[in-house]
Amino acid sequence: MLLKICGAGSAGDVELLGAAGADLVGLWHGVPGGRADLSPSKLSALASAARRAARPRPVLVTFRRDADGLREALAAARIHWIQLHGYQPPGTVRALKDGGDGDGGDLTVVKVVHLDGESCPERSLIPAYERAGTDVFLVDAVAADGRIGSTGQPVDPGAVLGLVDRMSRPFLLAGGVRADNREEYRAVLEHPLFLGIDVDTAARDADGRLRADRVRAVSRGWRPVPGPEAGR
Ligand SMILES: O=C(O)c1ccccc1N[C@@H]1O[C@H](COP(=O)(O)O)[C@@H](O)[C@H]1O
Repeated sequence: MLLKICGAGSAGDVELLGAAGADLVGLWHGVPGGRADLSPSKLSALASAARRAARPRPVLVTFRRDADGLREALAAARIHWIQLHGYQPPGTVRALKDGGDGDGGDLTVVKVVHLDGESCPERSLIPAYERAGTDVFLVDAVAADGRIGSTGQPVDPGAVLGLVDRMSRPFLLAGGVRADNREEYRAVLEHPLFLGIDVDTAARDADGRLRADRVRAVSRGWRPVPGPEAGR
């Protein structure tokens, strides 16, 4: 099971996340007004920090939809994963995967689909996102005021299952994932396409700083140590 933590703002954050067990780190770029939106040079610096440590692998997280600009940002920072967290159309996925120079096969595209209660605006587009080359879906919540990203708001497990049953690609679960709420999602975890979790709010303290103890708690909560029977 993969553990992704979103929103590193410094090389120290990246190192802390690697040491605490995160597999992937979200680096914000093209998130207007975001508290940790990174300039191109900062994005490159944090991606380098992640490469030096071998883990976590950097993921560019963005609301942007201009594939040319995004490809430039990815190439400059040497990042091979991108999370399209806004309402980008399937055409953005296709343009990224096709790539200007045919290197899209090297890029893992994560497309976020949003759950507003039971309803998902991208639901009917899932086959089109797959045809466009989406590698991984990410199911996240929409806040009551329409905000997306870092809502801290849990998604309904039944609504998640209803959505992922339409998919043939793996998916990550997000939206208010905490150290103590794995049991509520048991059926989601058991889905054959379940790939892992993506966390922001529960990894931070009251001042919004990423905290190693919180990341470790989420990791322990969602990746329990197998009992003596496991593997027999
Ligand atoms: O974390 C953010 O501020 C953010 C900004 C822009 C796009 C995505 C963002 N985070 C994503 O939010 C969800 C989880 O949030 P939470 O655990 O419910 O707070 C996750 O997919 C992050 O990648």
